[in-house]
Amino acid sequence: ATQIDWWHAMGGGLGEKVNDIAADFNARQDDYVVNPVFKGDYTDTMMSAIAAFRAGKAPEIVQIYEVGTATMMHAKGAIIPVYRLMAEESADFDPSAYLPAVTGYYTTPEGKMLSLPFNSSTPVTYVNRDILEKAGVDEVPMTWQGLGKALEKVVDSGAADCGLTTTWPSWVMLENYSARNDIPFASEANGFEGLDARLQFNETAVVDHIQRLAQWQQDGRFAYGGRKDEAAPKFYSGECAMMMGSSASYAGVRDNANFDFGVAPLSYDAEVIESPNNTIIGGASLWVLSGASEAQKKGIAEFFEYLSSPEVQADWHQFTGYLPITTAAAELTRKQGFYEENPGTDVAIEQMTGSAPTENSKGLRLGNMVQIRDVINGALEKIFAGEVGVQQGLDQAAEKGNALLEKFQNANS
Ligand SMILES: O=P(O)(O)OC[C@H](O)CO
Repeated sequence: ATQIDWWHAMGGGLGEKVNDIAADFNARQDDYVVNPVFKGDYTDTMMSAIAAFRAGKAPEIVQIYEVGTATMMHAKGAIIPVYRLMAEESADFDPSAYLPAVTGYYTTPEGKMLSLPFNSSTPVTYVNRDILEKAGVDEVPMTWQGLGKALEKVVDSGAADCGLTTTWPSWVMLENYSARNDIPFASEANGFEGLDARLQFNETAVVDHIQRLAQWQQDGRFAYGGRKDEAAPKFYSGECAMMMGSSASYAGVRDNANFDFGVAPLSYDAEVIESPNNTIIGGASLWVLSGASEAQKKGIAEFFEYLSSPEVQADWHQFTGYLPITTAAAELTRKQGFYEENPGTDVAIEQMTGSAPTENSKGLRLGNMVQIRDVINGALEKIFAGEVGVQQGLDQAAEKGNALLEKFQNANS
C-alpha cells in the first residue's frame, strides 16, 4: 500500500484520537496507509516541517496552526493547494459545506481553499460554578465591565485566590479582543488585503483592555499563566475562578475539573460595542506538501474526504471541543442530542455563527505571525510584571512586529 506521512501537534488524548482516526481510515481500504507522527507542539511541528522540506524529507501532510497560514500560503513551490489537489483527483469536495468563519481563514481572496480545516477552535470562558456560588455571583456577566465586578466579589470574598486566567494570551486578549469588539488588529483588513498591513493594537481600545488586565494582575482579579496553554492547571486546581481559552480546552477541563464547571461566551467590551462580533478561529489546518507522488495525492484526497465526513467531524468535535467544521457535522451533533446532554458545548459554535464576520473578525493573515506572537507575549510579560508601562510596552511590540511584517513583505513581493 502507498504510505502517507501525517505530521501533527496533537499530544495526549488528542493524539490518541488522531491515531484512531488514521487507523479507521487505514482499516476501511487497502490502497493507502496514513501514518500519523506527533512532532511536538504547534511551533515544533511547523519548524520540523520547514526543516524537513529543505532537506527533501518532508511528510506529505502537515498540521499547521492558524498563525502559520500566511507563511504557508507564500511558501510557493512548497505546498499543493487543497482545492487544486481535490479537483485534480475529482474528489467529492464542496467548500460551501464548511462553516464560513472557518473557511474564511484558509481561502484565497477568490474563495479557493488552500488547506483543509481540521481542528478549528475559538476562545470561550470556562467558569468554576462552585467558586462563583461561594462568592455570591449568580450569573456569568457577558461584558468585561460586568466581569470586573464579579471577579472583585470572587477575590474579596476569598472564594478563590485568583479571578481569571487565560491560555494563549495574544490570541485571546489581543487578536480575539479586537475581533469581538470590531476593532482592527492590523491594517489592510488584518492583512487579508495586502502584504503592507501593519499592526494597530497599540492605537486602539486594546491599550485600555491591557491596562485593565494589568490592574487586575495587581489586585488578584487576573493571573498571567504563560504563552500557550500552561495556565490551564490554575483553573483545574481551583486557584482561578475562570479561564479564557480554546474551545478545545473542553476535553482537559472535563477530565481534570473536580467541580461543577460551565462554559460561557467570550466577554465583550460594553464601552466599545453594543452587540459583539463573532470571535476568530484558532487551532490548525492540514497542508499538503509538494513532493507527494501521484499515488499519494490520490490517497490524500480520499483521506481528506473521510476526515471531512459528518461522522468523523462530529465525533472529533464532541470528543475535543474543536468546532464542527461543516454544517452537516454540527447538525448531526445536534440531532444526536449531544448539546442537550452536555450544556455549554454549543457556546463556541453559537459564538462563531451568530453574526456574519466583518473585516475585523474574519481572521488574521499576517506573515511572521508566529514570531509576532512571541513579541506580543514578551511585552505582556513585562507589562504584567510592572517592568514597562502598558502604552510603552505595546508600542515597542508593535514596532518590532511591524519590522517583522516589513521583512515578510520584502521577501514575498
Ligand atoms: O489550542 P488550540 O488548538 O485551540 O489552538 C489555540 C491557538 O489558536 C493556537 O494558535
